[in-house]
Formats: sequence, structure tokens, C-alpha cells
Amino acid sequence: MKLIEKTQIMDKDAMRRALTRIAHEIIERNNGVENLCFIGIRSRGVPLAERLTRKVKEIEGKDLPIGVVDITLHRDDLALSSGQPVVSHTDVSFPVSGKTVILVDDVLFTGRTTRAALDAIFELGRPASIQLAVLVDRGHRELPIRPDYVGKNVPTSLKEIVSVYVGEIDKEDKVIIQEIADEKL
Ligand SMILES: O=P(O)(O)OC[C@H]1O[C@H](OP(=O)(O)OP(=O)(O)O)[C@H](O)[C@@H]1O
Ligand SMILES: O=c1cc[nH]c(=O)[nH]1
Repeated sequence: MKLIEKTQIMDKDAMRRALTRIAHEIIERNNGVENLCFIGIRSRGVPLAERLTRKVKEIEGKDLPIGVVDITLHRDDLALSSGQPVVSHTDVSFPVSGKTVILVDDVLFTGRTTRAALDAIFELGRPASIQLAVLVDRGHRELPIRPDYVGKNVPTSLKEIVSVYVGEIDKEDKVIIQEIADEKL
């Protein structure tokens, strides 16, 4: 699939500010951090969840547990929607029952990855609630899923792809929109 880079929509500072705001929103909405835990969706949801827990620690002085769910997406076609995400691995070393889980991902699109992650969490136990934090919501939901915390809402067309780069994996922080150049949609 050939991609043409179109626009950069967030730089390192914009990402840092968005995550700082989300950390404050999480603390405010939950009246503190008692009972909270974080679960990142691999791959880029994991460093974002780690950054959020570091910010929460800076603000509230408490360490919160982080787990990981790995969802593999088997896409049926190149239109990017209609994929079939399945849980391939879960690494959550604390009990989720009774907790408020903050599920973290980089991009929210159809909602299918989130749904698979919710299934994976309920396999582990029964949380008190689950809240969803994403760096970018690009729209085009195919399921009744909405984020509780959003870094940036980005209206997109189905010919576009939003790519999040994080220093921990990609050596730099940025969010770009690319366009699919050569595929039938
Ligand atoms: O709402 P959805 O339609 O499910 O799309 C969102 C998911 O797609 C991306 O993952 P991708 O499968 O591209 O893999 P990646 O994490 O390796 O980028 C992104 O990280 C989200 O997890
Ligand atoms: O544009 C998209 C769609 C799904 N996942 C992404 O990371 N970007």
C-alpha cells in the first residue's frame, strides 16, 4: 500500500500538552486516583499509558499499575475498516476486578480494536468501570464506542491514515496524516 504524507497534525509539544491535559482530566473525573489502573493497547498505546501514569504520579504522587493487551488486526480488505481484531496476548499482572481501568490507545477509528480489548479485560475479571483514552479520534466508528479522553479530534476521509509516532518506538514524537495513493477504496 503506497502512502503519501500529507500533513503533520501534532508535534512533540502538542502531544505532551494533550497527555498532560488528559492526565488532569482523568484525575478530576475520578476524584483522585484511588482504584485506578492503566491498560495500554500494544503497540503505541503502551508508551502513551506509561507517559500518562508518569504524569499522574507527578501530579498526585502515586504509582499506578499498568498492563498491556495485544490485539492483532486481520484486515479483510485494504479499506482499513472491516478488520477482525483478535486478542493475541494479555499481560496484566494485577487484579482488574473492582478497579477503574483506563484503557489507552493511540488512534480510535472503527472501534473494533477497543471492542477486542474490552473483551480481553472482561476475560480477566469484572472492573468497576472502563474509561477510554486516545491520542487521536479520527471518526468513522462502526460500533457504539466513544472515548472518554481525547488528545485531538481529527476529521478524516476513508482514504487517509493517521499515524502516531512515539519516541519509545519510532525515535520521535509526531502525528501525521497520510493518504492511500494506489488502492481501490
Ligand atoms: O478503531 P480501529 O479501527 O480498530 O483502529 C484503531 C487501531 O488501529 C491501530 O492499530 P493497527 O492495527 O494499525 O496496529 P499498530 O498498533 O501496530 O499501529 C491503532 O493503534 C488502533 O489500535
Ligand atoms: O488511520 C488509522 C486507522 C487505524 N489505525 C491507525 O493507527 N490509523
